[in-house]
Amino acid sequence: MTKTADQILNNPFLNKGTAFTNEERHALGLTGTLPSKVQTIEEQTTQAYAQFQSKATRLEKRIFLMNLFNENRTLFYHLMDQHVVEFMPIVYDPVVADSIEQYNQLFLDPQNAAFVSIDAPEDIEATLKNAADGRDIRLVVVTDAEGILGMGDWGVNGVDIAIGKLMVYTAAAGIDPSQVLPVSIDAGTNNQQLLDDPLYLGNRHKRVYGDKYYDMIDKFVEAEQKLFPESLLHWEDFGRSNAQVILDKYKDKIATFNDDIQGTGMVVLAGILGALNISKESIKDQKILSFGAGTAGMGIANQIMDELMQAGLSEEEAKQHFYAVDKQGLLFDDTEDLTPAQKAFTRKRSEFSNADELTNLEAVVKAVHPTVMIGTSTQPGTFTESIIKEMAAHTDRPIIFPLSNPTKLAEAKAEDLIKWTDGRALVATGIPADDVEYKGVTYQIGQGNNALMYPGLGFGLIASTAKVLNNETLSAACHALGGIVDTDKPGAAVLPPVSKITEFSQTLATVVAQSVLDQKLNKEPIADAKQAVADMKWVPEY
Ligand SMILES: NC(=O)c1ccc[n+]([C@@H]2O[C@H](COP(=O)([O-])OP(=O)(O)OC[C@H]3O[C@@H](n4cnc5c(N)ncnc54)[C@H](O)[C@@H]3O)[C@@H](O)[C@H]2O)c1
Ligand SMILES: O=C(O)C[C@H](O)C(=O)O
Ligand SMILES: [Mn+2]
Repeated sequence: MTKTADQILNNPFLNKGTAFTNEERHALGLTGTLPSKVQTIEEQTTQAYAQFQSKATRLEKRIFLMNLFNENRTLFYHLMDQHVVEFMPIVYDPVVADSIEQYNQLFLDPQNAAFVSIDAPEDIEATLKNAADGRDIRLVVVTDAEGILGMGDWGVNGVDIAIGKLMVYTAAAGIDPSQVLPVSIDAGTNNQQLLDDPLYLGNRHKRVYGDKYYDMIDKFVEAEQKLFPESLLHWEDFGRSNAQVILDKYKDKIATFNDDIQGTGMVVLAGILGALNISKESIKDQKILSFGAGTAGMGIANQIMDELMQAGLSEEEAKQHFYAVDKQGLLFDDTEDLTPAQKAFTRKRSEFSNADELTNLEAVVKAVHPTVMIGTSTQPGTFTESIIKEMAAHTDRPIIFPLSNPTKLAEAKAEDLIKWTDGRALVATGIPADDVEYKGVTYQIGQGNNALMYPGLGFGLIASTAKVLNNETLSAACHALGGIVDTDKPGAAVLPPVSKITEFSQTLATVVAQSVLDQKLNKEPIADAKQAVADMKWVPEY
């Protein structure tokens, strides 16, 4: 069916704005609908960047970019390609957090997302179909927004994280933006501020749990697989009680992963491997303390556990390397209210003379002397000077990753960690951190954010038409970034810089695709992993 001028100019997947050539204007019925000058994409990009720079605040910059995204995807990604380090924190974490908190007030456009409602399960298939609008969807990012970053329940507002994650996929790995679908699952919200807000745009009732919720998830997965059989399904920011349950239910049946569990596990293991490259230590000699033993904390522990077992340790031996600390303090086998994931990482009270006192981080650090400390607790400032100094007194190169997002929730600032340890700490943070100058050395801080991993992981799975994602592929991906970091330079980061994200996402995607092919887990015949990844890469040009 031929589209009208209006339908073309208002479709972000088709629109080129002033860059439509005269031939295209004639052929498409656009004659006279645009000013006469035909611009190049470079001219448009320069003009758009100048406008971006004129915006005073980061939120205004974001709104400008989102408008451009809604108007013209190719131009948006052409621009982002040139400014990826500058744009990442604006379209993604941390500024995405502000847009989620203010979603109702700022609402402009549904941004081609699908809005699934628990109150209308019979509409799920139509919802996905309408939002996809005939596009060949290969990647779905879905959130129910119960655990948005560390900010808790944000109901339908959370759709912005699905959109933000997909923007990073295209910018980093090159997935065609017309082949992606962000999905909001609106299961209600327990956020009273939203329920009381007359502007709230989601279902105005408490969050639904249990059978009704899982039935709806089942219907969603069924419709998603039926409509988009070649797609990868990425789960984001589900609550602690559902995330692992959902992953376990589908992970052996379809191409799927949970970013907070697996993507985070990957980036942390890659960061630890990078840190150990610098300190020339072995992973087998590390004592790992997870502070915040939730979705991310336990995903990280499982990924490191897998690594230790590959290094030759038995499951029992590997477990001895972990100390999980949550609200209750150090988790013991008799601690109440353990989650299923936590149960695998508990300790015995008999191991400690003062077990009953190990109810806070400081006491645990004193008793355990960890060499690696990972924060996924959502509790800001909890890696205090005295805790860090205590840790650093017992290890030469403490590995410290305060990963809670957004900025206001981080367990510590990179700069403080470097100072408190006199430059010895090997640090990665959840959001981008500036270099730290300390005693004549420039310390680069790795961004321990799953955004370094999930675009390459997902792209490799899609390009190789993977049936499922298993531990072998995850492990191969964790090792793929080794060698990219210059570990001999004083102050070197433990992870590669975001400025190289497009480069290493390709490397990662190729390693992932190769692993899929090696295990014969591909749905379609594929001769060469590298070629399949290169062929799939979309380039933002008209
Ligand atoms: N950098 C990254 O790539 C990345 C990835 C995933 C999650 N995160 C961050 O990690 C944090 C947790 O995310 P999640 O998905 O695991 O959430 P979650 O709710 O599943 O886990 C948080 C855990 O912290 C625990 N906790 C709360 N208060 C605590 C306290 N005072 N002391 C100790 N533990 C406490 C909770 O009981 C829970 O088990 C968030 O801030 C999120 O942004 C970062
Ligand atoms: O979204 C991010 O920045 C990382 C992670 O998925 C999180 O939930 O914090
Ligand atoms: Mn997340």
